[in-house]
Amino acid sequence: MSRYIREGDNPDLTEERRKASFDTEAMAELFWGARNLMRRREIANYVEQHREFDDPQPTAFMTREELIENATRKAVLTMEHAEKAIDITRDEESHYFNALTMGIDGNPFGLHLVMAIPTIMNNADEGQQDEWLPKALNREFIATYAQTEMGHGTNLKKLETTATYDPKTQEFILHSPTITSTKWWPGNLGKSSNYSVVMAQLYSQGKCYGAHPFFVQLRDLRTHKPLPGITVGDIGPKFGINTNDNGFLRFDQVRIPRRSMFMKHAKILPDGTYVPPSHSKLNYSAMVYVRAAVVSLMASHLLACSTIAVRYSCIRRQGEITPGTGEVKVLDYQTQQYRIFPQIARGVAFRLSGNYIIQLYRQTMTDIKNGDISAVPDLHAISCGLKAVTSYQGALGLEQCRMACGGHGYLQASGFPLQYTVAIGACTYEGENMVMLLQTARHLIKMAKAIRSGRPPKPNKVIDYLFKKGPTKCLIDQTYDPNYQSVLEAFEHLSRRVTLEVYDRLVQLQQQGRSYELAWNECAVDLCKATRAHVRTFLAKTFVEEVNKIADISLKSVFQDLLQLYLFYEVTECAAGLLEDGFMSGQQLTYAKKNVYDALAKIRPNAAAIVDSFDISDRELQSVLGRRDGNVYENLLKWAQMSPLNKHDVLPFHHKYLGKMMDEARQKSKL
Ligand SMILES: CC/C=C\C/C=C\C/C=C\C/C=C/C(=O)SCCNC(=O)CCNC(=O)[C@H](O)C(C)(C)COP(=O)(O)OP(=O)(O)OC[C@H]1O[C@@H](n2cnc3c(N)ncnc32)[C@H](O)[C@@H]1OP(=O)(O)O
Ligand SMILES: Cc1cc2nc3c(=O)[nH]c(=O)nc-3n(C[C@H](O)[C@H](O)[C@H](O)COP(=O)(O)OP(=O)(O)OC[C@H]3O[C@@H](n4cnc5c(N)ncnc54)[C@H](O)[C@@H]3O)c2cc1C
Repeated sequence: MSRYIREGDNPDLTEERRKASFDTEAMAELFWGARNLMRRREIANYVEQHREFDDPQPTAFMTREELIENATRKAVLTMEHAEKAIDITRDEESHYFNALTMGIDGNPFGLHLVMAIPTIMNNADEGQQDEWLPKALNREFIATYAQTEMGHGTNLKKLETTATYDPKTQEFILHSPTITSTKWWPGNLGKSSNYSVVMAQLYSQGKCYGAHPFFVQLRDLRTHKPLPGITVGDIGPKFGINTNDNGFLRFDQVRIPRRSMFMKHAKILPDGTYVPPSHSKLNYSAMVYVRAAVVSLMASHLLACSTIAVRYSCIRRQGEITPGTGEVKVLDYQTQQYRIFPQIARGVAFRLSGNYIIQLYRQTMTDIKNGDISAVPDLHAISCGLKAVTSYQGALGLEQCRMACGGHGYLQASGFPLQYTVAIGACTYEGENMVMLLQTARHLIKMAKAIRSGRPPKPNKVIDYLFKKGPTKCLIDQTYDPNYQSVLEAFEHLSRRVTLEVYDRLVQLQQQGRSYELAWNECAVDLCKATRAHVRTFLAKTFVEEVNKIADISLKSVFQDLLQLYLFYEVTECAAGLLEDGFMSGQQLTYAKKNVYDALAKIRPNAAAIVDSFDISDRELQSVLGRRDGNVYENLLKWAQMSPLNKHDVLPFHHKYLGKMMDEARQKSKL
């Protein structure tokens, strides 16, 4: 018996695990890194030994108030146990511990950890950091990030909350002048937080300097009641993430000290003089962080959902492929593989690019601290595009996994509704996806202008290919190409072509008399296509580079199968663009499709072991269908029996309505 194969497991799943061509534990080590994997195991054991982290009942059966109370209880426990369970200086340990103890549907510290603390670290000056950071880390207060208003989320220039400086008292006056200026959406704002980063239009000496961040106390530290002039509450139930008390907030002429303004980049001097920042968007760094983090987050969702779908498809038998030979595991159907395996491949691709972008974020923040802001536009451009593409493809992928599990996939017990409703939030939060695609497109259009004017910018790994002259015809079926150079060149070609074409059209529309902005809007759909093509190229290149680094032959071969699937699946997804200008032929598309089907067949026998190697525990999956032991049916029945509706054989109001109605109908028919 091993970690992966145990007595009492579903025999169909055991059979799958036995036929893997590689060592699952070695694959898990490669995937996570040996040290991280060891720490994951230790942390998971720690949590399993502390039953107080268990939910009293499945969260699907809880009311919203019960959900929030349960999450709050576990959040406090998590903080109490953190120093014993993990090395709190290591982000990956904190994220894993938090995911195990608190799940993914939100917790009172979510925004405190993800946005408020990063804002303090990157936007507070030294004195402010000395005052706020130790208290924030020590949980002496809980803060959130209040930027979006009822009337404006995307267009930050039009935020209405004002912070007017009064030099006489050296205070800012915070005010919400209209209904639409009400802060609306911030996570944990409704009930949990007592402080917030608040974005407000800064006014001094009669002039508006645009949106700036302030650190504001919202509630009394002892009574937790809102402070005078502050109205705050929960915005109500949402599509998902209902464990989070996303909130609203209004200010009625609330005075806060001058030093409440974050002053690392821009400043207000005591007399009201404004000192501008070195780059106007440095105050947006917390948003950039979450956009970068979303890439790995979407990887986690996809890998979790494909784990559920693969395991369930191994134990679910339905129908025969060859008549008379017995019902097959539904994973044997090619259509099932085509639905699920590309999600595994995309999950792996997102994980690899997610690691890259977080490192780029960290490096850029260090550079900014040292006075070098040169990487800020590049980081912004690629993080916006990656966030938009991965959250959208992730959402589609999760839905494929759900549908691949038939009727049971529609149950809350499957775990899909939780994963899906949490994941799709990322298509909207931290910048609506279309808006983010268009931000990346701004960068691409600058590159196109440089190409057309023959003046390439300084070398940059992410966009250099735009300046290269690639092959004029697709070569994907021409040569033995273990590094998939010709597929990458096809993606580069498409990206270069759509970027230059949309640039030329922008120029042409302006020559016809349109303003730049109107021309931009007329080209917006194609601008988004340019970004998608650029992000596809980036994801694919990162995947190829990372697979090339793997030394172990048997593990590398599994990654190569996933890479083959990923690349040729993407070729089929963007085939219209590759065929449009005659770069790729119909025959080459057929070749790409064949490669997809070949890859599905190669992945099939390894699928269960591949998802095992992602090391996602039952506690994280929260899925009866995706249980490690594969014992789905008996546990579905147990799960249903926990439904609060089943506390009574006869519902208390039955006789009041249905019973009475049927009694009366029977009486009438006797008459
Ligand atoms: C571990 C954690 C994992 C996951 C998270 C889990 C849970 C968290 C869940 C939810 C939290 C959600 C939080 C939020 O949603 S907070 C609110 C987020 N709001 C937004 O994202 C608003 C979107 N809008 C914007 O960002 C900007 O307004 C927009 C980019 C659309 C335009 O900006 P603005 O109007 O201010 O500027 P412009 O004048 O148009 O542009 C000038 C120039 O500046 C460039 N720019 C814009 N933003 C940035 C930036 N952040 N960094 C660098 N550069 C930036 C822009 O591209 C222009 O450049 P150029 O083309 O050179 O002129
Ligand atoms: C789950 C969740 C959590 C959130 N958490 C927080 C939080 O903690 N703190 C916080 O401050 N905010 C938070 N938000 C708010 C979130 O950041 C905004 O909702 C988001 O930025 C989108 O802005 P919006 O709602 O104004 O959308 P809108 O801008 O109104 O979007 C509506 C439509 O208009 C389109 N559109 C808008 N502008 C343009 C444009 N320039 N070009 C093309 N199309 C455009 C969009 O693409 C979209 O299709 C959260 C939101 C959600 C859903």
